[in-house]
Amino acid sequence: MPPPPSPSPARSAPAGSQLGTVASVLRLLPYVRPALPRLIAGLAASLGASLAALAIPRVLQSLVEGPLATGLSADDRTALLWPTLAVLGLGVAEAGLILLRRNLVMYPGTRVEAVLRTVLFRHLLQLPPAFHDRWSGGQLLSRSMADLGLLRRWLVFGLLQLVVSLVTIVVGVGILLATAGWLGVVYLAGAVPVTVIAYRFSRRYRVIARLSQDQSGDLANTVEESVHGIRVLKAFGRGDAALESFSDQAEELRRTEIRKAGNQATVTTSLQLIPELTLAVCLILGVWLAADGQISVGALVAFFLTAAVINGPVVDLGMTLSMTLNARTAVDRFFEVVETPNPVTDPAPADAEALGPGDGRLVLRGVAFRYEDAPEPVLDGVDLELPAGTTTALVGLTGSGKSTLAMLLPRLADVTAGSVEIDGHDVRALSRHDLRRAVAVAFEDPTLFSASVRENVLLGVDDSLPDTVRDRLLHEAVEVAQATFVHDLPQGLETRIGEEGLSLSGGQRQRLALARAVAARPRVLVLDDPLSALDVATEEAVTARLRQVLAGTTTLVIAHRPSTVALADRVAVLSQGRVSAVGTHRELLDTDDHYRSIISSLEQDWDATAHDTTDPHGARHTEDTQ
Ligand SMILES: Nc1ncnc2c1ncn2[C@@H]1O[C@H](COP(=O)(O)OP(=O)(O)OP(=O)(O)O)[C@@H](O)[C@H]1O
Repeated sequence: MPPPPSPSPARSAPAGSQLGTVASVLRLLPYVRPALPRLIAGLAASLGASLAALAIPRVLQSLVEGPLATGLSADDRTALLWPTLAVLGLGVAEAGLILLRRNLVMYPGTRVEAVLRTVLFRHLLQLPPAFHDRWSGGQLLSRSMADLGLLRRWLVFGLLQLVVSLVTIVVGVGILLATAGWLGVVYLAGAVPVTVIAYRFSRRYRVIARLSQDQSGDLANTVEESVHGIRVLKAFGRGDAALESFSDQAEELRRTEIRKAGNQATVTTSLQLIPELTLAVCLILGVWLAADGQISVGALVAFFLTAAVINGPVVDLGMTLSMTLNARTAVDRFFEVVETPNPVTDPAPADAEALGPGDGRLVLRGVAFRYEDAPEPVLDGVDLELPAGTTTALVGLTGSGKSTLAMLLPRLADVTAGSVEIDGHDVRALSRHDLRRAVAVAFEDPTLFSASVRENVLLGVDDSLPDTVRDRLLHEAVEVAQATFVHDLPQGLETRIGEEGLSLSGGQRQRLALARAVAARPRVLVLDDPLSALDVATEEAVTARLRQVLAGTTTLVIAHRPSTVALADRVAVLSQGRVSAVGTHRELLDTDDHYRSIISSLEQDWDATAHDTTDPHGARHTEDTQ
């Protein structure tokens, strides 16, 4: 029974960074720098608001020690006016500064989030397919959406709140010490358990925060995989199993969230309780000191009012700390992707060779390739020359490394030994831009984008070409790929073809992907079995037109059908990581046992499927197209 989609540990995130929270978060500085002036202004506004709150008790102290202590005559109430106005003014200032802070930080917060998202996406686009084979889509999605949203909220609120809380506590405790001496020291003693609790909480919460964010990513992945594979799930009646698996994962995440909330509640309660207990001790001591005349009543009132102001930030520490730890996890998860080195890079500008005019001669010399983590190389000493303008079919048993070899030509991965040369240039000495203009690939699994037919087909065509030229390339490519069905779509070439082109049949998608490769007018065309969903007649028609239109284009066709092989000028046999024979189809049939056995197994495979019906556009019906 096929297992339902589930999180794959092999593709989930590596362990979090070993950096401390501050060092980890500081890595954001280059991205946050442009927003710093406004963030700092927002911080200043927050601090101003907090200081205004701390100043109110001092005004009340002067009131208690002044007019209230000396007594007020019935008609001499003006002494109350100034303190009242001062308290009112400070209150208004506090509210105004909080509003100002909101306005100041809103813009830079969203800006930083957008920049980080773009940086992440740009890096994802640059990383080679091998990276995307290892990482699940859900993990990348949750890192670029949920994590970065979390970071924005922390930047505009959590970070400022944390700094303001710490400053308020430090300044407030300073005022307490200055106002009430020993009483302040007693209050300060409460900082010891607060620090211990905050430290222990940080260590525990960091682990849970990481777990929760990783589990969210896995859950997103399950949704993505299930939606993507909805046809298979339905066809195999695995909907209920998928739901069960999803529910289990959702339940696991729920339990983690409860642990998170539980930890947060414990720390918040402790942080609430400790200052209250400390204040109770201070009250007993304060009353005794006041009765003994060692402290004025005004100072005692100011002490408790100030302590009340400090208590808020102390209690908030639980919330701001957890926000900070969530943000730190988000930063770690962001950098795990962004700091993944890209092994396929451009040469230094000074060393880059220009791909001048050429006819597309392709040479592979001693090419070896081993997948990361694979014990053995897939290719090990491939020597092959594709003369300019010829069509070579590459055949080999399944898993012999044909697609892997095709991937090396446009540098979707780099050889681990040997070299691939186009017109005398090692592909690694060319800029990837030049190389990918010269080499176009049509894959067996055709990926289309949710865009119009026109946009999909012209994907590899230079945007700067005049519209008339682009139009000509488009129409020609559609005709060569026998994709004229597009003219019957509701809006013809302007029809949006939906997510991944799933509204089209497999054969239709393949022909559009082929049209895309043809329209790019490459020097070297790699066809990784892109006609597998076509019937033989359509395949022949496509290949015949390809020969006319792409005369002079060097073509490598990965062939899984005898009919494809027969259309090529030459055939190369891939076996045990090497090219074991090269010749015409006829020559190899006569001389090469291995080739004969491959062709015979291809014929058997083909016979087994040849009785499938075809749709009017030549798409072979498969389970997915029904
Ligand atoms: N991303 C990957 N990581 C590790 N191993 C891989 C990866 N992709 C392919 N392989 C392995 O490399 C070998 C060659 O695969 P490849 O897809 O190149 O074969 P192929 O000849 O094109 O097969 P087929 O004819 O079935 O399409 C296989 O053993 C495969 O399991």
